[in-house]
Amino acid sequence: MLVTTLCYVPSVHQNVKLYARGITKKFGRRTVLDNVHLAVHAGEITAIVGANGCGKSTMLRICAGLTSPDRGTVQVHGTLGYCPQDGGTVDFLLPDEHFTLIGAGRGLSRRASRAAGRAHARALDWEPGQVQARRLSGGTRQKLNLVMAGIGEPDVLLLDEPYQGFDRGTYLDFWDQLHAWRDRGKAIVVVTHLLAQLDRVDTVLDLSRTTTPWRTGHR
Ligand SMILES: Nc1ncnc2c1ncn2[C@@H]1O[C@H](COP(=O)(O)OP(=O)(O)OP(=O)(O)O)[C@@H](O)[C@H]1O
Repeated sequence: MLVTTLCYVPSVHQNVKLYARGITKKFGRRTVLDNVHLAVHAGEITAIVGANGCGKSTMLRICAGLTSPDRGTVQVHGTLGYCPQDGGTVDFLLPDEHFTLIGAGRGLSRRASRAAGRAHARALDWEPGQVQARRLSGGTRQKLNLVMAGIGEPDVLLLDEPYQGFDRGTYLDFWDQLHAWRDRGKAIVVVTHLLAQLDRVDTVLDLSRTTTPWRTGHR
């Protein structure tokens, strides 16, 4: 999990919180992303979909500032929370200590960080206890990752298949949480393989087929 503020820019269009333009990325001789565009507004959920290896995680990492594109620019208007596909937790820290660590980066007190983390955890039907991250189940570790991404109410949330290992109930809680964030004006990008869920999002970027998002007509 990473929480960072990339750059503050004048918004390119009204309410655009994340604007990635002309993103091109090669690994060796292979072009993984070729002139990809993505604009996500406040109060909008975009799904990035596509076949294994088509560049979904790479696109998200570029948007998070963790990988440099060969060409193109990313503008983030506000603060950003990132939930990686895996990793992101610290083995010997308790959930509360993770919340405090992330909260400190957001300027929150220890108490406020813990309260925010616990409130997000409850929304996923999870009561964090005094258990080190290495002892949590895979699904619970992923809950911890997701909770950390939301601490401090970032304006932009980048979520890379964040529901892996969730049971059905938590999976439904996860979508409720996403919609609650959307209703609070957050711009959300979620990488997903579950095409059946696309009616829950506003725009879709299918990296197997196109370099620009299309609108689902959901709203
Ligand atoms: N750091 C790297 N060095 C070399 N190749 C990389 C690197 N990161 C990713 N790749 C390659 O780039 C391609 C896209 O990887 P990426 O993880 O973005 O795909 P993805 O669409 O998220 O895949 P999946 O659906 O399996 O999660 C893959 O072929 C991968 O092997």
